[in-house]
Amino acid sequence: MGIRVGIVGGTGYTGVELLRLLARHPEVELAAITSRGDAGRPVSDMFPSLRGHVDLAFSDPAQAGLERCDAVFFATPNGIAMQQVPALLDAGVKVIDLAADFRLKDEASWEKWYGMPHACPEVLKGAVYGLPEVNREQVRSAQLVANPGCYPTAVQLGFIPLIEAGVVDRASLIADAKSGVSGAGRKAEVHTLFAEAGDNFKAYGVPGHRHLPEIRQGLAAVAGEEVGLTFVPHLTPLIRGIHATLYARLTKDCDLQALFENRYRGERFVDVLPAGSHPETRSVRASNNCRIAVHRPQGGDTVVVLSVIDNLVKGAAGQAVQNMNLMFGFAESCGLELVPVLP
Ligand SMILES: NC(=O)C1=CN([C@@H]2O[C@H](COP(=O)(O)OP(=O)(O)OC[C@H]3O[C@@H](n4cnc5c(N)ncnc54)[C@H](OP(=O)(O)O)[C@@H]3O)[C@@H](O)[C@H]2O)C=CC1
Ligand SMILES: CC(=O)N[C@@H](CCC(=O)OP(=O)(O)O)C(=O)O
Repeated sequence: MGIRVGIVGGTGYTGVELLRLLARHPEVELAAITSRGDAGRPVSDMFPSLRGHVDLAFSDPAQAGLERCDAVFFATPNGIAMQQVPALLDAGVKVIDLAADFRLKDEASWEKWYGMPHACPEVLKGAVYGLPEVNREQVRSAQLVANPGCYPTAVQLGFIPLIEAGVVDRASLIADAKSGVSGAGRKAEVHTLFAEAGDNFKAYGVPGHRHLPEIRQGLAAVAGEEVGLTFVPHLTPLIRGIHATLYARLTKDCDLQALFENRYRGERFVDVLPAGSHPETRSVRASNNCRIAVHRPQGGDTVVVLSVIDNLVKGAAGQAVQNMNLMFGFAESCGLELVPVLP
């Protein structure tokens, strides 16, 4: 018998990815998986990939008995978890929110970027931003973890060694990032239809994407001062994967390869590739890895960092399980020793 785990939003892409990971987790007993529209339907009926692994049916969120769980994951759209989390915290439940409800520390900023008032601003202060490579010790003792966004995970992991070492101009960072369509979720939206997104490539959110304040907040915490960032996301005809190409102006000469290798030595889920490498999204597909390469083209003063993750794993469900492992004192990689899928 492991810890009792509930998932709110089990019919979405991050929900089914959580199920894939937790079904094989030796310390977890799946207790409740919610859906409003499909309550009563066997999970494996909707997701045949889980036949023989998950034998529960979806339950209605109001009747799921979430307050009797040890841990609850919210894999719901932004603005849902904040309505239910205070009651779960009062009941002693540990919560990991895959949405953005608790990521931004500043209530006014959250309201500006997410376009709704925050339902429990008093809870924001106590939430820990769950990027274990930065906040591991705080995550261990947290009752509420805000799981980072997918782009913010790839971008922050790529910039952090440079920012921490103070070797780049922090006022002029550039992140050019591409995501597969599963990043937009499973709900029907025209721009993610096969005939719209297939054989097509486009930028979006250039005037300001809601991940901009999240990345700036995370990098500023590491830098100890505000950072200047231009962030341009793109939609690519991939199913899974984020590729972030990051640019920064070098202000101090240093061995960039050694800097990255030293920063991530011992980090199970961040792999610094040999000098001259070009990481591919398929090298992390279905795994919790972030693979990074650092370049200094032509020996000039521009550093280029390439960072790839699977948006549904290190960018969402895998990182959420990594955080759960830390919160409950399990081995950090428990249930996450996943070999990427090729081709
Ligand atoms: N996709 C990705 O790569 C990433 C997603 N995220 C974040 O994770 C969260 C989930 O994303 P994703 O799985 O893609 O989204 P989906 O749209 O695929 O799934 C959303 C889920 O939430 C449930 N849901 C919707 N409204 C409510 C509600 N009012 N109450 C309870 N449940 C509700 C839906 O189930 P039902 O309608 O059956 O109740 C569904 O299971 C989002 O906040 C997203 O921003 C974070 C990082 C990466
Ligand atoms: C390709 C695509 O549409 N990606 C989503 C971001 C992924 C995500 O879900 O981010 P949050 O967790 O912060 O909501 C977008 O740009 O809105």
